[in-house]
Amino acid sequence: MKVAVLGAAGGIGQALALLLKNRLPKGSELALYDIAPVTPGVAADLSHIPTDIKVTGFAGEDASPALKGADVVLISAGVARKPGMDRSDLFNINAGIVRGLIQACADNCPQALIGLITNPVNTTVAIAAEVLKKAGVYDKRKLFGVTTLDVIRAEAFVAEAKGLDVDTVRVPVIGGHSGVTILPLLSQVEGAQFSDEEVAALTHRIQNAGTEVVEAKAGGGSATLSMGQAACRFGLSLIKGLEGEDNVVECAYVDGGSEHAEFFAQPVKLGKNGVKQVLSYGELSAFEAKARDEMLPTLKGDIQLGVDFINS
Ligand SMILES: NC(=O)c1ccc[n+]([C@@H]2O[C@H](COP(=O)([O-])OP(=O)(O)OC[C@H]3O[C@@H](n4cnc5c(N)ncnc54)[C@H](O)[C@@H]3O)[C@@H](O)[C@H]2O)c1
Ligand SMILES: O=C(O)C[C@H](O)C(=O)O
Repeated sequence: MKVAVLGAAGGIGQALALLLKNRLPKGSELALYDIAPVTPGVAADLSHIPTDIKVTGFAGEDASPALKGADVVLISAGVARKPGMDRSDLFNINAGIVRGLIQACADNCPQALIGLITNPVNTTVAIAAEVLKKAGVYDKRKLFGVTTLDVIRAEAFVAEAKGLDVDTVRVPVIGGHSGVTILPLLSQVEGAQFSDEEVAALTHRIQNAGTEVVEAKAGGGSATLSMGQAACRFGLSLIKGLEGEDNVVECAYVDGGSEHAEFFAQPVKLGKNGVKQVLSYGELSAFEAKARDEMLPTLKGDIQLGVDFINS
């Protein structure tokens, strides 16, 4: 199994690469790419950890050596927020970066599963889909916006608030990955009851957890360590699916035929070709159904921005 991380010298990329070096299946290859010249050094550093995973590192303008033969590509290349910014403020810089890197994926590893972390995810995934369509290699089962950070945050906050076992608590999060488009389904948490006030407060905290970190880092960037953990969980699930493991389910932002929007985050079962089955997100509470309906204009606008970026 070959996994490529693009943006590997950054805050997320380095945390993710460290986790993958320790947790990928034995015999895997981990290829790191970033425009930053330090990248081969990051690979050299990681290669001194005694696990049976070969690490290579590539810097500069050409991602091809990292991408050739890749089964999974995880992309966190791009700029991060500073206090006072929305994720959408990153569009101007990150849209072009994602366009270039997805074109490189289309050229070098058109069969790979691609997990996009770069913000604004609601829009960058639409950009990626349009680039892949133009290249004639789009397979909607293989493109994912990584929303796992919302899921692990929801699990952490719910377990803490309700005294549940954090290893077993499960909280689906649907919609997208920004503000009101992040919708945790607290009504589906097993073994916990929430008052209306608790639902409102927890939902608000999960939706604004990224901003919580951005403000606490005071200009030093956004979530990197928790995102590294989330991307590692998601990447390992992609690999389990590729290896034929049964019943691998994650929430992800996909082109899954949703009645709500062209891309929508919901639970998906993963398999040998990426998404094996798009799962229903189940019954919603009245609060959740209203929040889902109210997010849709924002989500659709974010998606359209990405489509227009490539096509007009
Ligand atoms: N999906 C999520 O839940 C989530 C969570 C946290 C952060 N993010 C996003 O992830 C992105 C990265 O965050 P970070 O904290 O790692 O930022 P960072 O600045 O620490 O790292 C970004 C890296 O991307 C590299 N880069 C820039 N342009 C590139 C290009 N064209 N090709 C290859 N590499 C390139 C930079 O050299 C840098 O090393 C941001 O857009 C951030 O908003 C998403
Ligand atoms: O909030 C950000 O800008 C980064 C990321 O999307 C997050 O949710 O932490």
